[in-house]
Amino acid sequence: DKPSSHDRYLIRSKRIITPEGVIAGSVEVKGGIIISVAEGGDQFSDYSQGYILDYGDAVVMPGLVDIHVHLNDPGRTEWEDFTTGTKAAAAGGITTLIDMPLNCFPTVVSEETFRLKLEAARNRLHVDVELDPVNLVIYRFLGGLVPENAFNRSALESLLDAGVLGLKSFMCPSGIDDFPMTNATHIKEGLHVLAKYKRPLLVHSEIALDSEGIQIKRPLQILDLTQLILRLGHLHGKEEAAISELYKVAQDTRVGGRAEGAHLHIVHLSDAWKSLGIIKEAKESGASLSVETCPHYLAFSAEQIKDGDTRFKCAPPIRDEVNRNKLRQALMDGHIDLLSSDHSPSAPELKLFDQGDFLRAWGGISSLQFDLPVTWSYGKSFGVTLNQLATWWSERPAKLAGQELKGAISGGKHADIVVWDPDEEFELNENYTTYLKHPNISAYMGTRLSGKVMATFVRGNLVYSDGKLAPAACGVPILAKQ
Ligand SMILES: NC(=O)N[C@H]1NC(=O)NC1=O
Ligand SMILES: [Zn+2]
Ligand SMILES: [Zn+2]
Repeated sequence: DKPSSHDRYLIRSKRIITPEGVIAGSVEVKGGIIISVAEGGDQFSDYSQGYILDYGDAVVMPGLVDIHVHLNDPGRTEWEDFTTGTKAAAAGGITTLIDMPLNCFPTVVSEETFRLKLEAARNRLHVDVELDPVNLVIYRFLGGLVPENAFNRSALESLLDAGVLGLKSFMCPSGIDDFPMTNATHIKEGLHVLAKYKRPLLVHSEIALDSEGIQIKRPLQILDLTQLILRLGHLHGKEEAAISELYKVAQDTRVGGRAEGAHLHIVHLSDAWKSLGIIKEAKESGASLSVETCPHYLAFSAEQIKDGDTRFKCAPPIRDEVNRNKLRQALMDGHIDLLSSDHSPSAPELKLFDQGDFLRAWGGISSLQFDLPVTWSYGKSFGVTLNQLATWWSERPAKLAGQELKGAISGGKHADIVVWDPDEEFELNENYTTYLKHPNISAYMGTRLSGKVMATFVRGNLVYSDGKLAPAACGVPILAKQ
């Protein structure tokens, strides 16, 4: 009796976020698809084709498409796994998540290792795809571009043929032994293969610089470790150097270029100084390029981080307040295309809370379930609108991932919808129901947020409502179309 993909129903609200703007009206869903979006309500006054769900003045928005999530399954399920990650996503209004090829073991760098990933997903989700499961969240996957496969076209092709929707690579050590870093030449080759598939390459754009390397070692005696990391946070060179290199390889993606059809996406930009200018220039040069940032770079500044609070350790680092404000402005000015979480949890022990050791602690921010309230809570202070949320969190990531049926509330799209109350405030404390495996490692714990998710629909199925998940917590692994 819960709305499901078999049903026909109306979702009504005074605030429906559509590509054309905010409307008061109704969204009609049938067979998991949005069949119409209508302003006003008169035409439905005697709706007899189905039932009506009236959400009053709650916001009805496309579900979030989080294109940058590390679920660590298989192999490091004690960090996070498909079940906990999926539940957290559903409770957070995220209807599609794209799982990164690393932090799981083995990493997804070949067709064989991708098969292991899919098998883990199927096992842990207990989904029989033939049986029309209740879809909690739709998974998609990226494969890894590493030195070992970069010059092996047939290996990359078999990975892409197996259905990964794009590739991911690192320009610096990834922190994971079986996911080595790539240089510009590897990236060039990867883009060349991706061109045929018209799929993107997502790049962690930082290069280890000697001068900064020296600074990591030298001031240890003088400075407290946290202070040191915060200092490093002021240095923008690592991102800038990587993005300068990407500027050059991105030229291949221009019309008529060697990798025309491929797309380069810079993940988690933190530097709001020169890197932004280089990205802008690359776009103007005709390169097929986009960039994301993450809520933690918009929310936090290095000055606010308490000594030894390694929940905030991430790469690139959280920088100073001036940088944070410039980054916010760049997002508002349209120089950053979209948002993602880079949800990268670990086992709590690896955060080394007792030592507060910023140099050795695992780098990664845990945030998945809080994507929406966090972006809204901090974003509204600098003028973010509901339509911008839908653009950055749904429309553009869906497009980047090649998901043309997702990312908007409009006729013909999948009924992937989040209903939420932007005005409801809550304390994110131990009494708050979190589905993440280790909520205590999240940098957002202990904050007061606004924006409460009331209901999440995935392809017409109500998977989360009123603080409760649908009983069958599962998802569907979906592969890139051939
Ligand atoms: N391996 C991994 O997840 N690294 C992530 N963590 C982080 O803070 N930045 C990253 O790229
Ligand atoms: Zn990264
Ligand atoms: Zn990441």
